[in-house]
Order: sequence, then C-alpha cells, then structure tokens
Amino acid sequence: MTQTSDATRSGVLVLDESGNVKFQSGLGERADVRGTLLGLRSQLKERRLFGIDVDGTHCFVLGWRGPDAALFLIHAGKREDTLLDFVGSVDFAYAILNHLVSSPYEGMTVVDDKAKIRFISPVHEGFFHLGTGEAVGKPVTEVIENTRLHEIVQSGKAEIGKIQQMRGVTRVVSRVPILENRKVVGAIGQVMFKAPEQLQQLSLEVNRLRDEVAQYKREISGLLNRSTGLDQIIGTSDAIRQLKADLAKVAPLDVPVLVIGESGTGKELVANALHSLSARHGRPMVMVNSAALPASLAESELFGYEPGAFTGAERKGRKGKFESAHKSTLFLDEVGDMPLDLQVKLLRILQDGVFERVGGEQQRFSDFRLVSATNRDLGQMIQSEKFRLDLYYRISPVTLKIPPLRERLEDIPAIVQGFLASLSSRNRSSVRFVDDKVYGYLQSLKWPGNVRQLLHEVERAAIFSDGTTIRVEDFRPSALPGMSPPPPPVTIAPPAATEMRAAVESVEESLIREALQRHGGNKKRVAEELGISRSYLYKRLRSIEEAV
Ligand SMILES: Nc1ncnc2c1ncn2[C@@H]1O[C@H](COP(=O)(O)OP(=O)(O)OP(=O)(O)O)[C@@H](O)[C@H]1O
Repeated sequence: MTQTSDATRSGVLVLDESGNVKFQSGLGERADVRGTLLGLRSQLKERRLFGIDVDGTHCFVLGWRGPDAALFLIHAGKREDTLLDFVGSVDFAYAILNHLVSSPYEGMTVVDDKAKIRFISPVHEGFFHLGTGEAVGKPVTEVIENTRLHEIVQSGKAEIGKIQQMRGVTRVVSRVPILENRKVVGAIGQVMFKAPEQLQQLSLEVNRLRDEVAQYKREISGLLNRSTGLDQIIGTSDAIRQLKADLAKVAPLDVPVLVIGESGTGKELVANALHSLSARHGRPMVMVNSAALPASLAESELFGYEPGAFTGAERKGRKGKFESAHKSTLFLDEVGDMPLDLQVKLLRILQDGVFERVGGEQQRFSDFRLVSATNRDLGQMIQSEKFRLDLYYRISPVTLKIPPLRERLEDIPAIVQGFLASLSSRNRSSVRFVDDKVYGYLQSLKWPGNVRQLLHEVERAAIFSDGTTIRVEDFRPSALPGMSPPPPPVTIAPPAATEMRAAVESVEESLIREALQRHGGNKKRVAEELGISRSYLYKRLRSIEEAV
C-alpha cells in the first residue's frame, strides 16, 4: 500500500446491524479492510481501540457500536509506533487510556505549544474547583498556580520530581514536553506524589533505622573488641595484672593517657585496648607516628589542608589526622620525637580541640581522645628543653607504665605459647610444642628489645626446629638480643674520617641500608633485626637523607 494521500492513510466505515455498508471513505472503501472489520464487529462492545494490518502497514482503528450501526475510524501508523504496538496487543487499550486520563488518582494537565490548556483530568479540575472543561482553552498560567508548563513548551526540557505549591499544599510533579516530528507540540504536567511530607517522613524513618543498625554494628564490634582488647596483652605477672586493671579503669574515662615503656613492650597494644574499651570504639582509632612525620608535611598531615594550599595538594583539600579522629581516639606514638615547633601547635588543639587546616582560616573542631606513647625519658627531655613542660601536662593526666620484659620474666612462657598458637592459626608454622628447657633458657637472657624481640627470636627458632617442637638448640645464640649479635657480613670500607663518631655513624648507615634492602624497606622489621627502636631508626634515616 502506498502512503501518498490521506485516502490511503485514513478512512471511515459505517456498517448496519446486518453488515451492510452505510458509509465508506478512504481506507474504509477497501474490501479487505471491510472484511477484517466485519469480522471484528461482533467483538465490539461500545468503544474499542485496536490495531489491524493493511498490506503490511499497521493501522489504528477506533470502533463504536451503537444500537443499529457500528462506526470505525481507521488511521495508518508507523511500524515502530509503540502506541500502535500497545493498541494492537492489548484488547482493552481504550479502557487503559480512559483510565489514564480520568483516574481519580491522576492529576494531569495537557497544554499545547502556546501553553493553552487542552486537557485537564477530572481529579485536577476538582482540586482547582473548576467545572468540567471550564479551563480548556485558557492559558495554563491563569489556571494552575506555580505552573511551569509554559516554560517547558519553550525549553523542550523535562522537569521530573519538582516541588510545586498549589492551593496551600505541596506536591511533587513531573513536567514533560510532547514531541511530534522532533517539534514540541505541547507538554504534560502530572502529580507524582500527593504528600511529599509523607515521603520525607519515610526517608527520616529510613535514616533513623540506618543509624540504629550502625549503632548495633558498632556495639557488636565493640563487644568483640572488648573480648580481645585486654586478652591480647598476655601475661600474669603482678606488673601486667596491675596494668590491665588500671587500663580497664581508665579506658572508659575521656582523659588523655600517656603510655610509657621501652621499645617493644606493647605500648601500641595498650593504646588499642584503651580505645576498644572506651565509648569511642565504634570508630577506628587514628594513629600518628610522630617520629615518622617528615617535618615539611607534619602540619598538613596532622591538621589537614584547604584546596590549593600548596603545590601537589589534592584538589578538594584533605582532612588531617585530628579531624579524622573526631569522636574516636588519636594515638600519638613516639610523642617524644615530635619537633618543638609542632609541639606548640599541638598544645593549642589539645586545649580546646580547635584548629585550622593549612592554608585556611576557618576554625574547626575535633572531639578526640588522646593516647600518647613514648619510650623516651620525657623528664630528661623537659630539662634539656627538648620537650615542653606544658605539653607534658596536657598529654599525661594519666600515665600507664609498661615494665620491660626483663622485669617480668615469668610472662615469657605464656607469651611464647600465645605467639605459637597465633602462628599456627595463621598457617605460618606447625610448631606447637616447646621443650621444657627453653623457658629457663629464654628467662636467662636480657631482652633489650622486649616482647617484640622475643617474638622475633621465637619465630626464627620455629624455622630451625624439627617442625613440631622448639628446643634450645633452635635458638641461634649469635642472633640473640643483649648478646650483641655479630654484625651481618657486610663489607664496610674503613671510614676516611678518623674520628670515632663518624666511623660509628658510617657503620650504622651501612647496616641500616643493608637491612632495608633485605626487608624491602619494612622499617619495623629493620628495627627489630638491628635491635633498635623505630624512633631511633627514623632519626637515623632522617640524618642520612639530610646528608645526601
Ligand atoms: N604483653 C604482650 N602480650 C602479647 N604480645 C605482646 C605483648 N607486648 C607486646 N606484644 C607484641 O610485641 C610486638 C610489639 O608491641 P608494640 O608494637 O605494641 O610495642 P611498642 O611498645 O609500641 O613498640 P615501639 O616503641 O617500638 O613502637 C607486637 O607484635 C605486640 O603484639
């Protein structure tokens, strides 16, 4: 079928009760069309919208059945027409369209390209106290309060989910342009939700439940942590019992705590337990190693920075450690190694929690609980003016002292057993047993590197053991602590400088470099192997870097 004239694109057919043609025009004149519609006439009850196929062209047909005749209006559509698909496949298409425009739940307004109302749904008419059809033909701006349909026909852009006040109530509406052949021919406005207040209520309720779930999650993880916080500190010596008792008492209080102890005594473990047992355990503890902070970045690391604060800064700026520790615990490790100028800045935030990011003036506030730790003799540092007395008072309302391992040798068996159990649970060793003589042997040593060094030696011995039991012979005396292990076999050129100090430094530097290489840059391991504290290692690395 060609589609060149109206006669081939549309038509009318009127049939009487017996099927005789009363009137025909256009497509209605075709015998095949008449035959198809005659067949469908019996299914016609009042009105029906359906599709038929004429020579491969899909056509809409609107049919009426009166008391003594049936009328069909025929219109050819396009193959890809979705509406035609719908009409062709849903035999109650008319009822659906009727429902859409007259449903008591659908507030709908249709305007033409001049923004004049062409249709307004009955429910909407009722809402605006309009008589049926009263608004049709009027500019939409004269009928509907706060409408934007006149803008939509201009812009051709849809607005979905917008708030509109009408007659003193709030509605959520959508406004969509109607296109025909890519031209805006009108627009439809529809009420999406009648009571956005209810939506708001619902979203508040969802948020409240979300918070509640998060709170329960925190409590569960808190309970789990509670059972591990103290349990991770192994030992039954009087000193450890007392430490645990003090820790449990102090943890729930919000006071700053200073943890003092030699390197490797478990200061970080204590800080973790303080956090786990505090009301702040729901958020992760934030750690800062003061010895590892490069001087140039220390301030921005601690206080954060505003956008564009310096070259290389992140575009959006960044939170510092203090800000991240809001409502949590800030663990300031190696606090004795903090440079003096940073100590002054620290004082201010410790006084009232107020600070500014680098490059900004806006005052910010962080509610953190401070736990600091050091292996330094702060008393002596205060005397030699390397540590501020006022800062000391701020960080140490409560001080917990961890005794060195050599003062609680009775803890060694429990620590060794606990460590072997954790190694085997992580599948890092199958060694489960310890020969009786081992504990006596280990208790005869001095342990300047404390628990960390003990664990390191046990791990090494486990490697040399028969696979199930550790014996005294499995410990390599040369590598044991306090017995100054012979330096690793490194070839060190005799220092050119004759001064003793320079020679020692040069040897140290070579050892550190070698060890760094061996452990792929892992400073913790390097400190452990060389039997020096991490803070000393960082100090030496800084002076090595400066010398380069
Ligand atoms: N009482 C203990 N029971 C079990 N393990 C312990 C104990 N004390 C320390 N450890 C372990 O020893 C290692 C060192 O502990 P930690 O890092 O807490 O020491 P530190 O005092 O913070 O050291 P540093 O001053 O060098 O930072 C860790 O592996 C830790 O789990």
